[in-house]
Amino acid sequence: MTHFSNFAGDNLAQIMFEELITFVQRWPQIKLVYRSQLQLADIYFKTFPGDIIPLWNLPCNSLLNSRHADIYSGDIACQRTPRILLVGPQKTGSTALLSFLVNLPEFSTSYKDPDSFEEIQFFSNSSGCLFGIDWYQSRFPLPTNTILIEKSATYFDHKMCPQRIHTLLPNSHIVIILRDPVERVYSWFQHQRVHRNILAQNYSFIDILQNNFMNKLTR
Ligand SMILES: Nc1ncnc2c1ncn2[C@@H]1O[C@H](COP(=O)(O)OS(=O)(=O)O)[C@@H](OP(=O)(O)O)[C@H]1O
Repeated sequence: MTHFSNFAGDNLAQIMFEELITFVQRWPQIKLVYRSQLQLADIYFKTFPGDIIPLWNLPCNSLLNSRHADIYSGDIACQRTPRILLVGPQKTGSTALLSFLVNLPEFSTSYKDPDSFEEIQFFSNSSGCLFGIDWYQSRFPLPTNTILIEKSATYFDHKMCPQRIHTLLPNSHIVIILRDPVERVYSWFQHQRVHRNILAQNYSFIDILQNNFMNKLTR
């Protein structure tokens, strides 16, 4: 409760604490102990390990209360987020589609990420999520009249992506490209060879298929 931002001065935290103190006063056998913030965090995340990776949201996403947007930091524009997500899957021509689109004046995309080649992969990378929303937004140019696109082909099959994307970018458009699965899987095999995957280097494509190694080529 205490780490929730008290959006729009709604007194919720204050009421909560008053009720809590009243409750404790009525039960004197309850032993009160002091724990520092770090100790509390430790207890909390041991109890709720699923909360370690934050689920990012933007106050401006709230349609219920426009005051949330009004009190949000002016340093970060809510519009500095993509409206279109090219989520892959990998080896379907997503790089080509992105380059076609950003050649048009209506679109722009994220800055190149030196750590992950050309993709941000924010939603499919738990440590990426820990960088935070400020980091994610800083990967995009400041809002202009262009429509922002992010392409991360790893979003397609990551189990947390739908929830993470829906929470942060509920109004975004998701683009999925389909390709003949056999051609795609061969392209993926070649991709893994280039990236020096040991199986892909030591076995032929046919061997990989016959020995059911394909799932070992995926990350
Ligand atoms: N216009 C168009 N139409 C159809 N296919 C195309 C097109 N442009 C690129 N490609 C082929 O797409 C493959 C690369 O896909 P991705 O860019 O999505 O790869 S990645 O996941 O981002 O690494 C890669 O496939 P392979 O050549 O079979 O490996 C590209 O040749």
